Amino acid sequence: MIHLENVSKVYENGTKALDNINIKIEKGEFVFVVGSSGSGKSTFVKLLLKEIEPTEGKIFLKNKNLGVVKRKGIPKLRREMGIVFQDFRLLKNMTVYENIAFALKVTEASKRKIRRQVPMVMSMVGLADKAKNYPNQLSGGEQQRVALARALVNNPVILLADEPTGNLDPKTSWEIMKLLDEINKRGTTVLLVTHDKEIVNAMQKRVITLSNGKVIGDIQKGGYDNEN
Ligand SMILES: Nc1ncnc2c1ncn2[C@@H]1O[C@H](COP(=O)(O)OP(=O)(O)OP(=O)(O)O)[C@@H](O)[C@H]1O
Repeated sequence: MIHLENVSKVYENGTKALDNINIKIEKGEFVFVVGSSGSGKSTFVKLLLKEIEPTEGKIFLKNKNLGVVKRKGIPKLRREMGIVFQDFRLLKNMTVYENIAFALKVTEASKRKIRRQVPMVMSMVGLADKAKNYPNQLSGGEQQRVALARALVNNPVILLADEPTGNLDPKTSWEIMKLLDEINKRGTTVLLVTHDKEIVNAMQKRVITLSNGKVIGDIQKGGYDNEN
C-alpha cells in the first residue's frame, strides 16, 4: 500500500531530514508514526503527499511510483488518500454539509452521488444533526469529525492524519481515535502522525519511531517509548 525504499530527503540548506528510510505498510494496517520534534515526521507526510520530492530513493503508493506521477496527477493522488490535519482546515463560509459535499464536487461526482454519500459519512462520524452548522458553530472535536468525514467521502484507501488530536482535549481526542479505529476496521489503512504518548501506548498498534531522520523503531502492538 505504502512503500518507501531507501528514501532520503536533504533540504536546500543541507539539512538531512530523512536518512535512508525503508518502510512498508500493508493494506488495512493502523500505523502510528512518532518521534520528537525535528525527527522528520512532517517531511515524511509531505513526501507522501508529493508536496516535496525525495533526494534519493523511491516512494510507492498502491504500487504507483510517486516519482513518475506528473503535476496534473497530484490532485487525484491526494484524493486517494484522505487527509486530516491538526488545524482541521475547514472552509469557514460553508456549512458542514457543504464542506463535505465540496470534497466530492471537485471530483465531478454526480448530484445523486453527493446526496447519497454526504449524509452517510455525516452519520458515520456522528454529525447528522449538524449539517447546517458553520465551522465556527462547532466544537473542536466536531470540527475534526467534519474534517474526517470530508476525508472519507471519497472512499480513500488510506487515511493520513497529521496530529489529528493536537488541538483537542484528552476526552475528545479519544472520541476521534475511536472513530479512526472504526474506520480502520472497515478496511481503510490508517497512518497517524502524533506526539500523543498516552494514545499511542493505549492503542497497541504498530509504531514506527523516527529519530534524526532514521527509523529507530518499528514494532507491532507497540508503545511510544518502545525501541527495538
Ligand atoms: N523546508 C525546510 N528547509 C530546511 N530544513 C527543513 C525544512 N523543513 C524541515 N526542515 C528540517 O528537517 C528536519 C525534520 O523536520 P520535520 O519538520 O520533518 O520534523 P518533525 O518531526 O515533523 O517535527 P515537528 O514534530 O516539530 O513537527 C528538521 O531538522 C527541520 O529543521
